[in-house]
Amino acid sequence: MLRLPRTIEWKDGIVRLINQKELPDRLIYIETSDWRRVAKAIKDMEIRGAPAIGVAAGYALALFAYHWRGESLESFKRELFQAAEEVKKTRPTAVNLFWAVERILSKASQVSSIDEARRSIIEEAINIHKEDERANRRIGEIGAELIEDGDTIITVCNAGSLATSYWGTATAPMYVAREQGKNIRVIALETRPYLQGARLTAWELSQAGIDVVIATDNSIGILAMREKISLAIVGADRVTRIGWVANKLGTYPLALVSRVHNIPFYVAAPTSTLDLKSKDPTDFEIEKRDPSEVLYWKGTRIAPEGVNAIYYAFDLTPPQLITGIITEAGIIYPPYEKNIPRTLQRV
Ligand SMILES: CSC[C@H]1O[C@H](OP(=O)(O)O)[C@H](O)[C@@H]1O
Repeated sequence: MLRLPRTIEWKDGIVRLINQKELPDRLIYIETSDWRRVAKAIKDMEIRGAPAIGVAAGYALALFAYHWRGESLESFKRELFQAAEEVKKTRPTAVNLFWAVERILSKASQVSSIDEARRSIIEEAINIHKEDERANRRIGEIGAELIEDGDTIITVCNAGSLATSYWGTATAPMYVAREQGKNIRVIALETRPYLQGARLTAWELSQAGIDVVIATDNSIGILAMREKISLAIVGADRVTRIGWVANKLGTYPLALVSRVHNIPFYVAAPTSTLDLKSKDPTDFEIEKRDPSEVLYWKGTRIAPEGVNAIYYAFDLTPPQLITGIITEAGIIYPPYEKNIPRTLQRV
């Protein structure tokens, strides 16, 4: 039975989320009634991971609605729209954030009173949260069928429970395989500079009693040669309708090495991460973050003074390197342009 802390929770106008920048040293929470504080947590990566970002965005607007004190529905809707614009500016690549905001705004456009708006927005934010957890569990059950007892699985970044409402996407098949009694070993690439793999994936898998080892991002070549890796499972921040995958730095090199060494390379993502409005990787923004996040670690500069850094926070993997996309609706295999169901088109 998986017993991990909940990434984010809503209770009576308060949002409580794990501050992931403090893991693995400390499990501490941010509790707030202020929607702007949740937006800041997304921007500063105190909460991160495409599905978790979508849930947090929904709850940010639910906090706005819960605590708004005004008279006119018109001003409520105008100020809600302004808050939504601020939430959308926090990070550009995870499509879940934009889809969650649009779902909330769509609900708000259908109401005729402030009380109805408040109720409907909070209910929709909770629905987004519950749907994500259900989807991840299904991804786990479907993905676990790809895993055999004794397998070694490699993953990059944290597409774990911490990146979602619960279970994770890439980690969900690992947790379900473990539930089924399969003994697995997971190689978690550390994922510089934020270290989602070394700090977060290693933490949650070890908490769950799964054998996990950390490896440096630049060791994937020798790992593929020497470690008998059974399969690779990674997450995604956005999947276009022809199967281009935006995910954390290191995903593309891992896909290339996996192809050369005949290691099946799966992307695990809920259908809420499929962005059918985008076709090519030029159709959306790849986040570039502050170079100081590369140049410093916990306040210590690791590069010479005067030397700058380039920091793309994601990379892009072409569809031809992807064995299959594990979703809650089943595994989608290439050719993705034909096999990604149009019925999954998001608002
Ligand atoms: C389950 S998707 C998680 C996805 O999000 C991560 O990015 P970040 O930590 O910058 O939010 C990474 O791309 C993961 O694969």
